[in-house]
Amino acid sequence: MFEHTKVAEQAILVHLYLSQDSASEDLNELVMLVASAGVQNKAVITASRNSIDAKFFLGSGKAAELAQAVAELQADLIIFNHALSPAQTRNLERLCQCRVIDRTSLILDIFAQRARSYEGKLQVELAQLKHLASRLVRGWDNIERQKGGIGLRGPGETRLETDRRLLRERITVLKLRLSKVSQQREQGRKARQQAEVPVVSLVGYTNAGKSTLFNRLTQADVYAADQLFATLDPTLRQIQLAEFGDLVLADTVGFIRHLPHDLVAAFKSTLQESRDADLQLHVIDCADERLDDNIRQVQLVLEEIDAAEVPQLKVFNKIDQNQQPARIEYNEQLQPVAVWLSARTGEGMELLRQAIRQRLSVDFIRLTLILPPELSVWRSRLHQLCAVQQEQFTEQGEAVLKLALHRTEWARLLKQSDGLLQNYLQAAV
Ligand SMILES: Nc1nc2c(ncn2[C@@H]2O[C@H](COP(=O)(O)OP(=O)(O)OP(=O)(O)O)[C@@H](O)[C@H]2O)c(=O)[nH]1
Ligand SMILES: [Mg+2]
Repeated sequence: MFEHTKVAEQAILVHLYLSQDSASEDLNELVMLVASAGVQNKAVITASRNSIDAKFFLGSGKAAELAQAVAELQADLIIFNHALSPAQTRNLERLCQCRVIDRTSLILDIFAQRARSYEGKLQVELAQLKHLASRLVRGWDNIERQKGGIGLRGPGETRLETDRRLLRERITVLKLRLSKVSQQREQGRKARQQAEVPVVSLVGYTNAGKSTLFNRLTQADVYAADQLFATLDPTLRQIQLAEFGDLVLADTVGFIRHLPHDLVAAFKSTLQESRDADLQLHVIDCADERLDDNIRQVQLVLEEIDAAEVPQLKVFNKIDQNQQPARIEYNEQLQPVAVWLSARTGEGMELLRQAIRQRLSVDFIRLTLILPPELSVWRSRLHQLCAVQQEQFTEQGEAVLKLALHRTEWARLLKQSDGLLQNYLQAAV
């Protein structure tokens, strides 16, 4: 659907050190993003400022310097490592006679290049259109736009941006299609739950090594690369874990700090696998100097998609890079909470399998509930959750339900019923 431009675009990167900006963007990360988008980095211009200039974001002196650099280096594109207002974008484009995009457009473009599945493409297009809708006032003319290129792939080619009404209609269509696809996804998910196969999902910062680990565990051949957002579409595989049995492993899109909000929303259904997983493997690049912040950023996104409650096992990956020993860390209840390993060399993989086994066996519980007819609401609720393995009725009309469900799910039900369900548990034999 998206043509890659033949000749790499030549870009000038702009990064500002803002003194009172606590969440300053990382310049290295921008450089990685640019490379991942297939754009050539011609020069990096940085500046320190106390405040943002209303007209150009940069001061006017720096802006002139930027315009000069564009002319000298014959750049086709300026990429700001910040969010620009539509007016700032327009002013910079006029001054530099060159297209200007921000970090969000760049990320969206990488997503557009990577999306393979129908659902992924719909999600990216939706996010792009929403981003576009917020900046319809921009002044760069459509001739440039038709040529395509970074920040312009996808909806840019259809010139939808010229008409707000069309844009809205398209957004409605996309949302409708997406909801259909997510219904299908939901059915697949239900079927998996019914089959009682626990789902283990891989989450983590982009480039942490999720796909490499996925491949190790499944002996599959999922695209892993030293690129940001190498994976976009979720991939599911069923694997066998010795002494445990089947489980489904899900590889997912990586997270990044300041992930555009619309994008998070657009990917909510894809990330559903993470939310409904029985266990999350939070993969962390332990050789990354920003490891603590990366962990925090992932946690923030997990909260945003309501997946922060899922039991989590931290996987500190890439120990080959800083010569750490492979090991497991346990909490006070002797549950494994973290594993140090290298997905590349395979060191520590057996420890991970052991930890997953332990966590899943502890977190997955089986109960028998004997419910009187007047509590049939809870019976249907349990059916809805696909937690019922077997059902029989006594002569008194009580339903004897054999349940298999996740510990947190059970805890949630108990809370919702104000502890009522506890009274109907069959005493353990
Ligand atoms: N040294 C080392 N490199 C690793 C290890 N695991 C993964 N890598 C490298 O890290 C890079 C990113 O790996 P991926 O598996 O694509 O990472 P990801 O988390 O799936 O990334 P995205 O899909 O982009 O979010 C690749 O170059 C891998 O070869 C490891 O244990 N040690
Ligand atoms: Mg990946």
